[in-house]
Amino acid sequence: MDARELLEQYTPGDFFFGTADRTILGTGSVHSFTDTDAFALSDAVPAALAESGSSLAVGVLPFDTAATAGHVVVPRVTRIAGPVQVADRKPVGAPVAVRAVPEPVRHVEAVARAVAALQARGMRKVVLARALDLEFTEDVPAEAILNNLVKDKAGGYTFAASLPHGRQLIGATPELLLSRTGDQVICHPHAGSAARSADPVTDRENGESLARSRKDHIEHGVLIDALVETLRPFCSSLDVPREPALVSTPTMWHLATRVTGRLADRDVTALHLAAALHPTPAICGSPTEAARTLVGELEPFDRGYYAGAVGWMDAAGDGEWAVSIRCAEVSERSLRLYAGGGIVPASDPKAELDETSAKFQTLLRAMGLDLDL
Ligand SMILES: C=C(O[C@H]1C=CC=C(C(=O)O)[C@@H]1O)C(=O)O
Repeated sequence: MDARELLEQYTPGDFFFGTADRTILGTGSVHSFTDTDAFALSDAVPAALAESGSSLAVGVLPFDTAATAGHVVVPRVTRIAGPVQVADRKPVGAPVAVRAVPEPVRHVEAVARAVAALQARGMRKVVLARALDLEFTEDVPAEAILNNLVKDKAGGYTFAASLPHGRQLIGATPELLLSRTGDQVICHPHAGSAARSADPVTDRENGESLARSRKDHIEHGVLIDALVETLRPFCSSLDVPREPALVSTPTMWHLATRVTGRLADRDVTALHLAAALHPTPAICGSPTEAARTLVGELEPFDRGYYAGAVGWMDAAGDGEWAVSIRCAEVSERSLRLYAGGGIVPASDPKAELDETSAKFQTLLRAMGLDLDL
């Protein structure tokens, strides 16, 4: 099966997951699980796969797994092909209304309050997000946006997943929460960011200054400490590079560390590991509970499935779960985009606003939009 055909056959309600290795299209559903206990979802999948004879279960975890249900489906038909590429962009109409939630100036204030709270509460990091609501006169063309994310090679993991109540989550994230292949586990946590630039000299400087930035290395270190602490009990060996690498998407530079390990117990599935690792300080903070509380105090919206996880698992327990960032929730004629950034005591509120504006570009480019944020 040609990977491009899978992309062309995607319609809202399907599950699409495109990576450097493979393209997955899941259509229909023979089993569907919705649960606020992510471990229970993981436990339900093997029996459902065995009963249906299907190859994969696919789905999404929300940011707040206790408040919003994770959603895992065994598709009626799952088709898998090699990596997908497309030659042409598809048109996406312009929105009739754009609203920032909160107003940019309020996000700057929230970041300043977050910095003060980190110090007052003895916390190391919190990730604060903001949203953009776009309204259209017709149904949002999810197929076209997905096509354009693939065309742009916008992130390593391009996805579209159906959510409860007929909504879709669409995006392209660079960040792998975890993959499991046999007893090998890979995580690719990202934290520390700078915007790309159309000017090659500025672009290189932006990357180089991120690679040298003390504040960004601290932000990254908090993430690696927490991830390794959670992962270590599951592994007989773990390889953690001492320094992060500078990586990029078409719109962002990041610091990222590729962590690899061997599972001590092969019965631990990919979705179980995803449930254990989520939420990492790439999207929540440290300590986790204090950060989740602070996010609830400072963000004027529910994150839904932004800053959760999206991916698949097979009957052997292998799978791949990406962090659901650089994404939007689509509902009929409206679309909500999200972007967040890690705040540490040394963060500058205005720079954090600019960072979220840069992160919105993944989706905005795919929609052909040049908005003044
Ligand atoms: C939370 C987001 O990005 C995370 C991933 C990479 C770099 C990040 C940062 O530098 O703040 C964030 O931790 C987002 O894109 O909404």
